[in-house]
Amino acid sequence: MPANDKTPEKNTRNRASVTEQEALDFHSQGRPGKLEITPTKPMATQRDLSLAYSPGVAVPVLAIAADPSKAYDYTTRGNMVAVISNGTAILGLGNLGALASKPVMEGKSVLFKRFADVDSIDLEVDTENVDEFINCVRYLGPSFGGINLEDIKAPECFIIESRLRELMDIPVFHDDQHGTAIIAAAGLINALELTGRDLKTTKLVCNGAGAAAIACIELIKAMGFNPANIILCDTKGVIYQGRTEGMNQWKSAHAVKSDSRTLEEAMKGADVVFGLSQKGAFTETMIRSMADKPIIFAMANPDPEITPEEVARIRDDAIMATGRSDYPNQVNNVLGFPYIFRGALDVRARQINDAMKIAAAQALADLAREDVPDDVAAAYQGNRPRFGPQYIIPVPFDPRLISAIPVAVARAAMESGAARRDITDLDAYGRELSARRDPIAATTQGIYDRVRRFPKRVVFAEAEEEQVMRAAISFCSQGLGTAILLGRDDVIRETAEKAGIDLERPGIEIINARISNRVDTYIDFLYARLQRHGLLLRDVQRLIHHDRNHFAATMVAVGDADAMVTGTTRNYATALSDVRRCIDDKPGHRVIGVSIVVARGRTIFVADTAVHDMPTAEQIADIAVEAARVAKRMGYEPRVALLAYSTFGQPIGERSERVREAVKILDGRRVDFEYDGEMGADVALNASRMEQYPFCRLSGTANVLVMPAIHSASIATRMLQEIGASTLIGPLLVGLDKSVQITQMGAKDSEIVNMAAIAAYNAGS
Ligand SMILES: NC(=O)C1=CN([C@@H]2O[C@H](COP(=O)(O)OP(=O)(O)OC[C@H]3O[C@@H](n4cnc5c(N)ncnc54)[C@H](OP(=O)(O)O)[C@@H]3O)[C@@H](O)[C@H]2O)C=CC1
Ligand SMILES: CC(=O)C(=O)O
Ligand SMILES: [Mg+2]
Repeated sequence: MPANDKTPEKNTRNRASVTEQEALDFHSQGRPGKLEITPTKPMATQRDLSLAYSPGVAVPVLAIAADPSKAYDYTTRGNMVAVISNGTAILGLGNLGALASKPVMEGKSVLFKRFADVDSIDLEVDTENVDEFINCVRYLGPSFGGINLEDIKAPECFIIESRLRELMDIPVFHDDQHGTAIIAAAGLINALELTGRDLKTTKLVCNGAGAAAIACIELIKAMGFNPANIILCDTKGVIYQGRTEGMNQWKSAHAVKSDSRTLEEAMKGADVVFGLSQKGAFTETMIRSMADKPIIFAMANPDPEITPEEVARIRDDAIMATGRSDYPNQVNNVLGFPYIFRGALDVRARQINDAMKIAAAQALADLAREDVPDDVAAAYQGNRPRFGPQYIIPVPFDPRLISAIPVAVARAAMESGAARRDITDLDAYGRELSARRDPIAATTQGIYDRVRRFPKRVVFAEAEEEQVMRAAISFCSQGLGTAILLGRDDVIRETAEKAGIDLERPGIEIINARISNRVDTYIDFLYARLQRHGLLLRDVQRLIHHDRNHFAATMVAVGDADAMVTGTTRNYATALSDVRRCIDDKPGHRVIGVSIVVARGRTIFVADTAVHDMPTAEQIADIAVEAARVAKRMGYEPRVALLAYSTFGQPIGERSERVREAVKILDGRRVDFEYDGEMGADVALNASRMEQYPFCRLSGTANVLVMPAIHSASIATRMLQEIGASTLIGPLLVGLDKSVQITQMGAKDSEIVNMAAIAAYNAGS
């Protein structure tokens, strides 16, 4: 469990810590756990039921009975993987049992979906008996296209995997072995290149002789590493030829002639060390004794054998990697398993063989050497990494992984005879894969990472509310900056105490508007703005003293804070009008709200969802320009549809006329994005409906929808959210001269912290 950090890590870029409470809340909030199952077919009518179930379902049953390969056409099998564990080696936490492993297995299932659109279910098998475990799994073959074994300890895992591979005709892949080996090999290939070492002469020590370690050693030997140059250690020290204590056949296979008996002795002069053992297993003395430019992969989870900060204190010539996402160079099997299975499933592979593993490792290594293009840079902490000691391997959020690795795996499967189906056009396959994964994940990650690099002072205007306080704490503990809590000191502290929230931490400031020494400055500023807009000095004094939105927005306006977040206790329109009294529109921009709808792998920007009630044609054109800018900044090539209830003139009506007029206005402005309209939402979002209008200028379905009026925008987005069909982010407020975000009333702490991160991001670097 990550530490309940009260002190932010100072030495490491990109360091995000989570508290134990945050981790528990994340798992318990809403529907407990991280997964749910939803149908892919409509179940609305009697006819649907007749097709999905009896009598219709009998038809595919008979088709599959006659030809088993039809299961891939008529069932979920071809895209479904089981993540199976007995909990005997949960991360580096040890044998904590099947039930305790469930959060990790659910996590792996979610990652399959998130990164590679592979459907997955976790299965926890409550036995440590090898035969019982094998018997349980072997009969599950018809349900799945592949089996991902996870967190099963050595040596049982070796027997389990090899027997299941013989018994089943689908890929059986123990991720801790091969997933880890593939990623470690990829990182090693690049680290050797950077330090000018040759595979054949490099000396490597591997601490840990379990599932992950043995597989890593086997893979790098298969790639040409000299077996005599590898020393394996376990809890009893060096595994040398002739050792008898704590041995098994898998360790024996890698025993070498060596005079070293301890890890400390073995590491003297070593070029590379792999840690696949336990937290804290490497000491400073060991690291100091390694060769020049040592390569240190401390891969134990959740805490490495030694931290990058500890290594940096001792020497500055090391290439350092860990299994964690909050340090550079994450060597973790998450980079592999989703994509390896994607490729294997798409060719209906019988197994994942060595050729497929090596192809995956090479593809991963190659990717880190390529230049990072613009649309990928967002995934990289807001900067553009260059192949080097701090970047030997892509990050899991790199959107290129989805096309690079499965293609390499599928090609190797076909060439090595493991595929049951050929993909003839691998380029087209790569393009299709890119469309399968959505860049919003990389984008939101990019927003957080960038803010961590350039932390901001964000004022939380409604800080007396418990959920706002929680969001502020999370903002700080994620390293996003300083959270200014605006409110009455005594009320904030009392509420915090009742809710068990600890406000005594770096990065939290409480400001009470009534006693702030900046009050006069704010009053002067606001009075100068509003005196010719009907407000007397005493009105402005009242606003600054009693209204937190005015106080907070003025703080941001005069530069005492970088950004603000509000909206939890007041409706959007009121909060927005408070803010606009204090902050101007950005010159050349129009203030609008853009909501981001993420559903079924698609991301759609919808505008204006916050400001213009019934926009004129000119305003609709402006909204299109502003919304396209937002989409571009988030890494999308905008395809803007101006929506109406009619499509290209049918049926005619006054409201549609305004939208048609807006299209003409855009024609006159020569904008640099694709747009067209007026059209219905069905035409905008459905390729075959769009084909009926061959003259439509959009090159594909729209990803930016400009609504004809706020009511349609608001109704559509909220309906989608409430029905549960999508995730809704926003509305993001854009077009103001300073950075402000307004949440929905009653927003949860996670939503508020997201908005605060976006506000901080928009405040710039
Ligand atoms: N970054 C990544 O992607 C991955 C990291 N890992 C990490 O690797 C570690 C091992 O996992 P896994 O192989 O699945 O587990 P196993 O239970 O199969 O193996 C654990 C091995 O570590 C050895 N070991 C434990 N503590 C020490 C120590 N202090 N010094 C030397 N050796 C030690 C054990 O020795 P003995 O044989 O004597 O008991 C055993 O050989 C975990 O921390 C896990 O989180 C695992 C998979 C992926
Ligand atoms: C990453 C992983 O699978 C592990 O640490 O066990
Ligand atoms: Mg694991």
